[in-house]
Amino acid sequence: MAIEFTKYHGLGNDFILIDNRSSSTPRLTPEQAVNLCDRHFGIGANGVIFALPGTKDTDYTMRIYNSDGSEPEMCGNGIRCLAGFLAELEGMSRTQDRYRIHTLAGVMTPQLTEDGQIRVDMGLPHLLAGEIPTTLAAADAKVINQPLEVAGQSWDVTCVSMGNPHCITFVDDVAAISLESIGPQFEHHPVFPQRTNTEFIQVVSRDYVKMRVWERGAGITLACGTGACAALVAGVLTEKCDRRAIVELPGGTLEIEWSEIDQRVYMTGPAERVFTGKI
Ligand SMILES: N[C@@H](CCC[C@H](N)C(=O)O)C(=O)O
Repeated sequence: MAIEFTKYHGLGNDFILIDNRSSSTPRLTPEQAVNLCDRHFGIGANGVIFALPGTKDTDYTMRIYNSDGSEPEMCGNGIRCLAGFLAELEGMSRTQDRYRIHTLAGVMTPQLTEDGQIRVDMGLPHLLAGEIPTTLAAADAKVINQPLEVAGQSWDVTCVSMGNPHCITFVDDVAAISLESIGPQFEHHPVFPQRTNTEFIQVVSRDYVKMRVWERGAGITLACGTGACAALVAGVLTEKCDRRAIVELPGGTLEIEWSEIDQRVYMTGPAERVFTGKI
């Protein structure tokens, strides 16, 4: 059976989008997703995203498989790509359209803006160790600047969940971090029972930071939307950042705000269609 797909990227974080509106079950298995994400033998992507029918008063449901076949709760760059894909499927002009998307991390609301960007209400960050989850502190305590031993070195880490787990470390120079070797050791550290995404942050000023990321289930990526949101929250918790900042990633920049008014996190950035095809 032929399945049509569209390739999108958000700052180089790239996804295969599948129109799954006729069924509540993803049209591909995790194993098939792994094969399609392979950059040599498949299409090549950081993940596969399915646009499924909405549930519980939402317009659509988003499901996603990482390139290793695992299923994360949420994906920030992915939900912007999904919003662009849905606007395309519905034949709408890409301005002011807002979608309520059901995800495993709750309801998220991307909105297409007049300048072609997509602003997403990413919901509330979760800060308690039990919610992240991590055993680095008691379940009802926050993990802010806690020492964690990785690769024979002690790192001061701050943990934030944006529906999916993030472990953030502030460093003097992100370029000096050996992500390939250290990333997997954070991801699989026993203090993270559901593994973790890992972000290294260099604070340039209170409203501008540089970030590199090792993603759970995908490895090094050019950008991570939930990671950028978690990094800004960690920057505020550690008093290094203002509530609104630009996060510079290898693939480009995102604008992130942790609202003082409703305590929700808002992410603004692009989503670009690359090509379409048939599997
Ligand atoms: N790249 C994404 C995050 C995708 C999920 C992540 N790898 C996980 O397993 O939690 C983003 O832009 O947020």
